[in-house]
Amino acid sequence: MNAARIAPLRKLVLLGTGLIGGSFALALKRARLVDEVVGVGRNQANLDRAIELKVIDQACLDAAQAVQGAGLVMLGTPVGQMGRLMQQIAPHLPEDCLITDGGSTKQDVVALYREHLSAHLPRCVPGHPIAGSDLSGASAAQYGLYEGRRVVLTALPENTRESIARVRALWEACGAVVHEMSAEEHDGVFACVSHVPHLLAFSYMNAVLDRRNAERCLDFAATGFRDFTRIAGSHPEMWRDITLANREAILRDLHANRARLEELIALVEHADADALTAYIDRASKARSKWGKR
Ligand SMILES: NC(=O)C1=CN([C@@H]2O[C@H](COP(=O)(O)OP(=O)(O)OC[C@H]3O[C@@H](n4cnc5c(N)ncnc54)[C@H](O)[C@@H]3O)[C@@H](O)[C@H]2O)C=CC1
Ligand SMILES: O=C(O)C(=O)Cc1ccc(O)cc1
Repeated sequence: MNAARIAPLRKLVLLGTGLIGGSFALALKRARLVDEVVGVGRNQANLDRAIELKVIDQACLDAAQAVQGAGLVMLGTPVGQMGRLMQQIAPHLPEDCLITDGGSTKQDVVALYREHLSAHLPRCVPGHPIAGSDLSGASAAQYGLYEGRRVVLTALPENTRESIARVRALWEACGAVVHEMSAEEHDGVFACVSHVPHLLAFSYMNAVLDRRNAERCLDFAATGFRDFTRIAGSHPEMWRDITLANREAILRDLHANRARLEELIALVEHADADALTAYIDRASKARSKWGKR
């Protein structure tokens, strides 16, 4: 299915009108694949801004009311909010409505679909766009966010082929490249390349703040520090929820990282130049190679 062949959605409902949902809506509007976008939120000022920026056409504080007549519901809140929203909309969802989400963790969200939307499972297609930033809210939404970026779908065995094809086609119309994997594999991979790096950035930033001369250090910090800690500026609620949702995989990787850090401390303590070179060289070569991909 390509954009030219997908029927436009009569009504897209964003449960959570922020960076991820808002950018999805903007891209679908640009592709002329949606007639009306209704944004649900818990913060009127953010919804007002979303209307002003033409991210949404209508705002609504009541999820149950908003989903009436919807063709697609996109959950774009922190993952810790998704269960209660699913519960609220379940009795009001049109029978043919597709449901998807942009949550950064997938096993927990799959469990929530099963718990709250069991009657709708054929049309609940979990997703995760691998694109975003440390910015949040409707004013961070942008048309091209998903252009050339990956989206992972962790389809359910209950999904109809048509539902998967339709969600895939909508993401492709946003310019994304869609991959499918199991929710379990997804959570292991993203603990490694997203969740733990964010937590290490938070941790390092806190360690800097613990210093008596923190301000002085920050005054002299350069681009290496900027690159390394950019993601420490990310949204606290979102990252708390991701951490709690993917605790097991994250803990495994944090422990592995502690072992690596202890190894590094020992190399520094012993002033072991050859081993230090090998330690740095391995990482440096791998990072350079990855950067060229
Ligand atoms: N920020 C990023 O780079 C990425 C985020 N994600 C995931 O996408 C989801 C959304 O993240 P963002 O768009 O970045 O967050 P955001 O903070 O920009 O937007 C979330 C919106 O949901 C609203 N909200 C929260 N609880 C709500 C509730 N109970 N009812 C209605 N609205 C509610 C918030 O007020 C906010 O406007 C999260 O699950 C996150 O893990 C996925 C990929 C990238
Ligand atoms: O800010 C960045 O560079 C990110 O890594 C954005 C991001 C955050 C969470 C995700 O689940 C996916 C992408």
